[in-house]
Amino acid sequence: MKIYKGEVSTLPPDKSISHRAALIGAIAKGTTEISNFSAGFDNQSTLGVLQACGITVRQEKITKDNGTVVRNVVIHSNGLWSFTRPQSELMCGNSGSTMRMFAGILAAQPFESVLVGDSSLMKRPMHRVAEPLRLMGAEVTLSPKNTAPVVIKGSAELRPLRYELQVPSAQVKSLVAFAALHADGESCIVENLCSRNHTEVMLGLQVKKLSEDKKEIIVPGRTSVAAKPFHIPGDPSAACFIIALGLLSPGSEILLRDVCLNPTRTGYLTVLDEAGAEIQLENIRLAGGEKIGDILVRYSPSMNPLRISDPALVANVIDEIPMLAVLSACATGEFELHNAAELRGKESDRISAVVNNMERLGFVCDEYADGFAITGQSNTVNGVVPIESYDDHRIAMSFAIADKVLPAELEISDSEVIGVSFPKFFEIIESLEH
Ligand SMILES: O=C(O)C1=C[C@@H](OP(=O)(O)O)[C@@H](O)[C@H](O)C1
Ligand SMILES: C=C(OP(=O)(O)O)C(=O)O
Repeated sequence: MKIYKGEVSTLPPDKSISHRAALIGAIAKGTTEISNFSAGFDNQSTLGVLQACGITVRQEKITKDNGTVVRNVVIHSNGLWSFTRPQSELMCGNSGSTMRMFAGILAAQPFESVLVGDSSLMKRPMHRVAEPLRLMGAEVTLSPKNTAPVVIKGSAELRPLRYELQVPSAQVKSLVAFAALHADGESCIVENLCSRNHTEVMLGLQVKKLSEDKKEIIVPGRTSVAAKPFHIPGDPSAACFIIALGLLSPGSEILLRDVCLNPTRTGYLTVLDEAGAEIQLENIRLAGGEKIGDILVRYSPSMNPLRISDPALVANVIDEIPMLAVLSACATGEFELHNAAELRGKESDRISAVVNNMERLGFVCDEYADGFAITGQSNTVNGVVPIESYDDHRIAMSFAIADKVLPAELEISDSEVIGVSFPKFFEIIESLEH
């Protein structure tokens, strides 16, 4: 087994913040400069859809002194209602965030638009998008299975609303906020379980905390958004894969620089810390309203199995669950998850995707409607094991890490899908190999 040592200062820029910076740039009056924008396919889909809606977007690649290439994006807009009628269907690729968050802005435009995606995105739940937008006065049509194409006949006269989120989804919260910014009066979004809060932070929305988890987010209607610069920090959800590699590989020590440490994203660090992982946060600071810092991770041979069932925690770690499951099983043979039915509506059904692949590797799994348990390994599998990525970047990356630490050689199908969120995944791992 290899040792992984060194520093990573080129994590992908955060996917969630990149999407939002681009969308906010498109509704803000003036010029929005975004430094360190993500090259991931999903974020590039967002820029493509903006251009198809008539927004001026310029993207530049800058080579830094140390040879690393970063992308800066400049967006010009006249503020709310700057979108123009698209000439064709809007292709969102693999990106649920793109489809759902654009729906909020398109609902306020006085024309019809159609959002489509790749075969995975066309299967994902979209009723959650249609419901609040219909309540505000937009006409939204879905397929009979409540999936895309999402056909939106927007209205420039959207009504404000008080909307209680039915699922803890930051995408739905954001699309309602984007639509509500165009509405004729103040709206209120009620969230019972906290999801990532970048939209609130980046738009400077007022948030009233009603209890530990419950919050009201106030969105003023028809208020001009001022253009401001954004710098995108490293993606904690991408960092999770490199952290898992460091925790599982004897002798390893990795320092990840400039990672977003927003507490609505870092539940997985707390869970790992409680399980005995050696992880230290350093150089913590605030930048652009977001907490950022460096993460130092060391090989941790005596971790306890991870058990995740608190719905508030599930919402916080939703994108890290495939990696946490594989990490826990590789370290201890065990893992347990409940209250996570949302995982079935991601780029793949992430519950059955993890279970099916873990079973191929000889692990004993129990699958439930809202989770699964891994209870041990019946036999140590050697040789080549075919692993199905289900065209899902997080499944492909989770098992690519397992490939580095298990005795078997894992052959992962369609691993190029990793480019959705982490184009330099293999390059970074190679740079750490000793
Ligand atoms: O708002 C966002 O940036 C995201 C929200 C989450 O989705 P849901 O809103 O469907 O929970 C997450 O899974 C996705 O990767 C990114
Ligand atoms: C669920 C994800 O993204 P999206 O919903 O934007 O496709 C993800 O990146 O894990």
